[in-house]
Amino acid sequence: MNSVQPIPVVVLSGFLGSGKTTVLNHLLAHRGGTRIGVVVNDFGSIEIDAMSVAGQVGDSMVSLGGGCLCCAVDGSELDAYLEKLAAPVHRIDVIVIEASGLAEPQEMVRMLVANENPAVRYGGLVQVVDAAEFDATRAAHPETDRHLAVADLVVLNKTDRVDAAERARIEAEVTALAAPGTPLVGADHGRIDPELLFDRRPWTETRGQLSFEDLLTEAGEHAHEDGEGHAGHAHTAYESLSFTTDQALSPRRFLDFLDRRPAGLYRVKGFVWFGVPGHRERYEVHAVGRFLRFDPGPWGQGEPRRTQLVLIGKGIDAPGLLGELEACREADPGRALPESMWGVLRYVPRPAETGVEDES
Ligand SMILES: Nc1nc2c(ncn2[C@@H]2O[C@H](COP(=O)(O)OP(=O)(O)OP(=O)(O)O)[C@@H](O)[C@H]2O)c(=O)[nH]1
Repeated sequence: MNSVQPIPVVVLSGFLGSGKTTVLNHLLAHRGGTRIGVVVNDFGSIEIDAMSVAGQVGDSMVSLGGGCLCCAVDGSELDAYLEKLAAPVHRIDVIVIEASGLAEPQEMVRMLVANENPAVRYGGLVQVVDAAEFDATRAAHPETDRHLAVADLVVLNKTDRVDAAERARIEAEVTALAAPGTPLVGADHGRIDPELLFDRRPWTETRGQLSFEDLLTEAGEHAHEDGEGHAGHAHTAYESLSFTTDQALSPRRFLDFLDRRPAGLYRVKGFVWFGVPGHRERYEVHAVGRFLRFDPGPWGQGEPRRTQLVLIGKGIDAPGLLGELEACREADPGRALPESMWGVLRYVPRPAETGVEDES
C-alpha cells in the first residue's frame, strides 16, 4: 500500500536476549503483503542482529551498528534512516526499529515523537519480556519496571520456559507495572499475531501514549545528569566486545570457553566457523545467562568462512576473554575428528525442540 498517510514506526525493545530478533523474524516471516522497513540498532561493532534478519528484508533494511540509538545526540542519524526507508520507492507500510537490548526505550520514543518528517509517525513501543528471566532481570536492572510502564504492548516471550502458575504470576506483575490497559500477549518464540503491529489503527490507541509534553519534561530531567546525558542507562555499566577470525574455532576449546564463561558475561551471540569434516555449516551461537544454543545453517553464497562474535557483559575482563577466544582458533580443522563436535551438537535443538538448557 503506497499511501500518503505517515508510516508508523514501531519500536521493539526489551532486555538483552529477551527475544526481539526472534519477534522481528517472526513478523517478517508472517508479514503477508505488508512491506516492513527495519532498522536494527545492535550493540556491538559487528552487526550480528542485522545479519540474523538480513536474509528476510533485503533492501528494506538499514542497520545502525556499533552503538546505541538512544544515545544518538539529536536523533538526526535516526531521522536520516527513517527518511531513507520512507522514500515512496520502497512502498513501506510499517517501520520496525529493533532497539539494542540495552537501550532506553523512552529516548527513542522521544526522538520519534520529535521527528518532523511528515512521512513517518511514531507507532508505539513493544516491550519484549523474557518470562524465564523476569525476576532476575528486574532484580539486576530496576529500570525494567520503568520500561514496562511506557510500553504500548508487552510481549511476554519464552512462555515455553515457565509453567502455567509461574506465567500467571509474571503476567500479574507485568500488568501491575505497565500502564493501565496496556495489552499483554504471551508468546513462544516470538510468535505474536502480526496484526498487532500492522494494523494502521493499532493497540496504541487503547490507552493514552506519553504526550509530547511528558516526553519533553522527562527529556529535561534526563539530560546531562552525569554530564553526558547517559545516567541510568542500562548500558552505562555494560561492555561490549567483538571478536572476528578467519580461522576456524576448535569446537572443544570453544565449548570449554563457554562452559567457563563468567557470570558477568551476559550475552554471547554471533556465528562460528568450526570447519570440522561433516560439520562445515555456519553455527549461529546464542548464549543468554546460562542458556546456550547453537543453530547450524548454510553459509551465504560467497560468504567468507569466519567466526564473528559479540560478547556483552558487566565487569568482564575483555582482554582476557579475547585472549581465550584467540586460543580457541584452530589452524587445521580439516584434520579434526567429527566427534569433536559432540559437545556443540548437544546444544543444537532437535527439530521438535525449542531450546536447550545449559546444565553446567
Ligand atoms: N525457549 C525459548 N527460547 C527463545 C524464545 N524466543 C527466543 N528464544 C531464544 O533466545 C535467544 C535470544 O533471542 P533473540 O531474539 O536473539 O533475543 P534479542 O532480544 O534480540 O537479543 P539481543 O539482540 O542480545 O538483545 C535465542 O537463542 C532465541 O532462539 C522462546 O520463546 N523460547
